[in-house]
Amino acid sequence: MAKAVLGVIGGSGIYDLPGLEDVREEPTASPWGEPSDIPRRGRIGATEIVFLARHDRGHRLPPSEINYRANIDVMKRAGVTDLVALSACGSFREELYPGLFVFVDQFIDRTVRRESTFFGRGCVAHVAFAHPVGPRLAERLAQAAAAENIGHHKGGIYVCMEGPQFSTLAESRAYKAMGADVIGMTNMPEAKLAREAEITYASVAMVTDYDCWHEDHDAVDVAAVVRVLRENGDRAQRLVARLARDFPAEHEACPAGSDRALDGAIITPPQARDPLLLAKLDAVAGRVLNA
Ligand SMILES: CSC[C@H]1O[C@H](OP(=O)(O)O)[C@H](O)[C@@H]1O
Ligand SMILES: Nc1ncnc2[nH]cnc12
Repeated sequence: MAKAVLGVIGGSGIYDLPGLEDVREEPTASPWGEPSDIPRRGRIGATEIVFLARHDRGHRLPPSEINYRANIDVMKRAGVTDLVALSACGSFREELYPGLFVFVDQFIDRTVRRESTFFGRGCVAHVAFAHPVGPRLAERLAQAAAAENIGHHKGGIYVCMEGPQFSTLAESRAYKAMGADVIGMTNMPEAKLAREAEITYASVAMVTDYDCWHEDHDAVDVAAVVRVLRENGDRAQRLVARLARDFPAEHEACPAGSDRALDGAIITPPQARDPLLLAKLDAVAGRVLNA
């Protein structure tokens, strides 16, 4: 198995990882364009960590303008095997209160204008995605949260909306009726692309608000969201530090097959593949294309 490298994508309110030691910036070119920020490599204990600020350091990028492909590609080039996504979210359940961390295990993709695959004309691939989160990585997160006394909930459905506007009341009620537990704007296509790149993915959905379905709460207000986010930030940092301290040196095989997702997934036969696309796929699909 490969050496484990932990990737961390920081969402709203999380633009650096204060516990990271020996930090160095690693500008990385990607054939998929500009990543959100320069990846920062460091370590916590013996675990190597690569951190990327999803919205850039000054929160310059709205959810729809994040280059998710470049972000995942640079993580892959950095050797990341396991990726933790830190994300703010609204809640559809009374018991999932602001401040709680939800280790979601399912997604509903409601995004409409994002590039959501590395593959396409000249190299077609269909990866399995029934289980989008690495169960072992999610369990390690839950153990780290328990060890740090961080209120958390295991499992949940995250609906990803396009944004940047928050939901209407009708949409909020519809998502709740659909069975969604939390809502955000960024985990899709991030999780899909991580799967295509054979990186094990887990999301920490940090509840900041009750969206707008809840009769006792007003419409979502970004200032209030940011206040809760600041409080969540310290907990997120402790969570990652504990996860890293207890992380295995070697990547653990993913029971959901995320680290072998491309086995048998590429349908286009070698002679029909487009060399230009293959060149762009050198990092994400290198394991199978160079086999
Ligand atoms: C600042 S509230 C809305 C914003 O926050 C979340 O971002 P992230 O997932 O990167 O933490 C949400 O998805 C929206 O993009
Ligand atoms: N209610 C909400 N809807 C979508 N994204 C969010 N991020 C934080 N709160 C949110």
